[in-house]
Amino acid sequence: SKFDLPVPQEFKNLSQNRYIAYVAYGSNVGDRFFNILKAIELINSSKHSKVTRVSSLFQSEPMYFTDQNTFLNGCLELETSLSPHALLKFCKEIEYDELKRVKQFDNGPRSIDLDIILFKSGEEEHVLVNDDQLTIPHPRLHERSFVMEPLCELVGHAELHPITAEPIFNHLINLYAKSNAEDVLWRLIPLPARGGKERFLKFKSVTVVDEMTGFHTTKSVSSAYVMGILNVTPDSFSDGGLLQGELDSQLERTKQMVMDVLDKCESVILDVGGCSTRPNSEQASAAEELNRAIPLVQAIRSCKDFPNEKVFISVDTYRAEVALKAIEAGADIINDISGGKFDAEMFSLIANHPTVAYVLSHTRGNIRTMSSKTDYASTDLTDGSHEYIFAQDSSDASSAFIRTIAKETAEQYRKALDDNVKRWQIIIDPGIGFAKKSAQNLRLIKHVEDLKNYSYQCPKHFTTFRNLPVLVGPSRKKFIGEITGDEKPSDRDFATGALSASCVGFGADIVRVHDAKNCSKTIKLANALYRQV
Ligand SMILES: Nc1nc2ncc(COP(=O)(O)O)nc2c(=O)[nH]1
Ligand SMILES: Nc1nc2ncc(COP(=O)(O)O)nc2c(=O)[nH]1
Repeated sequence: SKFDLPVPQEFKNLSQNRYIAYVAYGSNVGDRFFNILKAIELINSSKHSKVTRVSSLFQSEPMYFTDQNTFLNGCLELETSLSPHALLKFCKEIEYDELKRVKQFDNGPRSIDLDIILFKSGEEEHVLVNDDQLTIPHPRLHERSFVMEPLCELVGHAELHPITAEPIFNHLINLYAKSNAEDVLWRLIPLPARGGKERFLKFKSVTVVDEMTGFHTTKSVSSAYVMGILNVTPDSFSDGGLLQGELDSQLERTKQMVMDVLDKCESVILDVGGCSTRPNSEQASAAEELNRAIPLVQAIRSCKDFPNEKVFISVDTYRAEVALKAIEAGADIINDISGGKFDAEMFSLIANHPTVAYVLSHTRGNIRTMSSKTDYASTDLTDGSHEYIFAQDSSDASSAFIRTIAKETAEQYRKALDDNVKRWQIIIDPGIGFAKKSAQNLRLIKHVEDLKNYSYQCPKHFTTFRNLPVLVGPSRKKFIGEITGDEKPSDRDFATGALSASCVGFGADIVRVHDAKNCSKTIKLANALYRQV
């Protein structure tokens, strides 16, 4: 392709060398998210560069020239054999030749902007450039939250700015401490466009910095979403599939749930499950699961009463084959209680659908054995690795229990990223009731926010949960009944309503409930109480 630029002379003998570049992207014209996906594809289709990692996706208010559309921003890590100037030329060709950027004026609207932020000739050596064409590191890096926030997800908290010799993450925290630079950022989870419209789940958090100690922690400030459970387990002794009558009544039930929740909240996530995942429950076959869940997903998707920008469909499955059929039927989210542990094909399937979201939950063992795997003794760190826990009260947050949950979830998350799942697809879930005893479930709920403030640095890579939304599923679970004395799960809805409000107070971004009608009220109340946006 015309992008296949000749390897510059000075790199001829180094062409086996791979250079690492960090490129910030921004788009606020046209189909913004499509432009970003296209830019990544064009880089990957070259012979000299490959995108190795991608940050979360952000929406940001325009800086400098404010009278323009909001931007989608993020950061790419790429490996290249190009010199900095050749990489700049390559980026310009993508912007202008491929994505038809029309530069009206400085800081003006653009279909895509690819800025080289950092350029390294190896793990440690930064390459500095300062001429009339190109300045590396980017001269305005330290004033741009929409660049530093995504960049820090890739380079880690310890990466020093090559000029100031200060960690870039510190520049970001200082920027937040002295400006509203974080207020302008939303974290986005992209979902499949429908009706030609971009669709996102949106989350906003703020980093609170303690002036005295410099300690900082991040907390959610945007409204939590309601996820209503639609467990589709047929009553009759059919072949495990839904009889037409049952499908009609399921659809009526869904319409009622959508109406109830949208009467209170901006949007609703429907979680369709064709196979119960309660510990020790009998597992339906994949065929039964498909026969139950897929017809309902299709019926919901083709129902005109449900506005696409307010009604999101999740399918609760740990099977890749069910997830694929669910996505083809119109699911926006795959909700996997096993965090990819039960089906080795799941991550690559999710990676093939970069606009489908994925709930990565913590669990241990399998449906039959998980209840016995509740010993969270301290996990020693392997040599050279380091954990960051920016917690409010670091006492219990840094306990072996919380750290072990975070670390085990981070290991699964790392595997997902290694299978090319994008960060922007991931929602994490601590797995309430999965390989946890009752008292542990209560502690877990209290430390939801600390999960988001957990990062794990080991010699080979850096993983952070910063900027990832957290989903919790406390509804009707046994630990509630043990406290309230309600033997029957369906008698636990009142307590679940109260607990859902507490989950929002402790930082949950999505709460998964059976009684969506009443919980949408308690969650709405909790949003008013605990969330500013
Ligand atoms: N929110 C937001 N605001 C912006 N303002 C100006 C520029 C111009 O950037 P340049 O100096 O690299 O051309 N880019 C953005 C952007 O990407 N996001
Ligand atoms: N993400 C997520 N999904 C889940 N699916 C099923 C159950 C089991 O509860 P149910 O069988 O009552 O739905 N719990 C969760 C949960 O806690 N989180």
